Amino acid sequence: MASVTVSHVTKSFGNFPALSDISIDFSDGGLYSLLGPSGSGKTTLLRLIAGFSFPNTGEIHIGGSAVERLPVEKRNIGMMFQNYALFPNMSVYDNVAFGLMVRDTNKEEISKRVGDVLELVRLTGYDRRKPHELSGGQRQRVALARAIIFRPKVLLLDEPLSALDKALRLGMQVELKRIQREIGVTTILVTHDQEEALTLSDKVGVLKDGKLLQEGTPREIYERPATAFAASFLGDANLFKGRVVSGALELDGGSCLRSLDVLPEGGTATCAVRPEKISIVADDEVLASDANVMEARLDDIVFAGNSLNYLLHYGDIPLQVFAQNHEAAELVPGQLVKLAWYARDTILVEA
Ligand SMILES: Nc1ncnc2c1ncn2[C@@H]1O[C@H](COP(=O)(O)OP(=O)(O)OP(=O)(O)O)[C@@H](O)[C@H]1O
Repeated sequence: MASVTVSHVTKSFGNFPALSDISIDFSDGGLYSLLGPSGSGKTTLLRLIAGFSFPNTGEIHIGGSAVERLPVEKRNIGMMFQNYALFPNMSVYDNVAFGLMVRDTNKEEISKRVGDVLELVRLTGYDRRKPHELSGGQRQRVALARAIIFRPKVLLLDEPLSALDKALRLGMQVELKRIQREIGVTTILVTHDQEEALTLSDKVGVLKDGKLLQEGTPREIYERPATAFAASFLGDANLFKGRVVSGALELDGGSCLRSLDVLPEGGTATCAVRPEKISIVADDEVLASDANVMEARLDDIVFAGNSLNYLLHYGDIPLQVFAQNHEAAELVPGQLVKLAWYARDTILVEA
């Protein structure tokens, strides 16, 4: 186990800055997700940590030692990528043992370590099978066993579950978290799947255009997104842009929104409100004294199984409201509805 520290790292390809001045502490034994849209620099950062390429400037420390000029094989890192390739003609046992065999580890030691790691990934008894005799999730677990059999100090995972279908992916997320906790290895996960980042991580870093926009626990980023981008990328968000008048956000159309955040007086500001924080209320419903209230036009109701998603608009601002399925009100598209939410759920973000 070891912490990984990236300090002021930049990486350019020609004139193109793929990473600009990135500093992140990946704490010892934690699971940190790098989240961001395609091209934001996630894989580039992972490759620098692994040692597949070197930064232009900045430092990378693993367990306190500078590694940014060390080759891959000197860094003691386990890796699992989306296109993990198992050797198709080799058994599960040989696939997992391969790395130890080429390092001349003795047979008894190999047998013990393979047995232990197969037990950890719940594949005891599968050692004689070939990859084509396994399910997708089982193959993924063999790949994971192969990545951790060296007892690496750090585990790097690049979109490890994206090839799996949804049900399998959810199951593997739980497995991955359990295994990661059990061996306590510092893990860095690259994903563009926000749900995966929220469920799995101790900490999330949001990247965009090669810059680290925000980092924090999943809850911190979800509840307190710093930017409109982070609010929309991690979860769904309603964004209100308006003028700040007497501490409230005045929208085109007349509604005034209150927030517990200090809005910049006299200027414009943008606030985000999560769709599940908004309720559709009856005209005579008694509301908190600082509630925000607005009338919006209902465009559509989308049935999503356990929830109902109301699509609305206020002026030209598109809005979403998520409600539990049992709360279904008798509403029809085209009608005006009254929305209400707490001032505390109106979060000031950078536009
Ligand atoms: N070897 C390279 N040569 C030139 N440009 C590169 C190279 N590798 C990456 N890039 C560019 O750097 C940027 C960041 O790429 P990177 O693969 O890190 O993004 P990413 O966030 O992992 O994206 P994705 O989610 O699509 O994998 C992209 O614009 C990409 O085109």
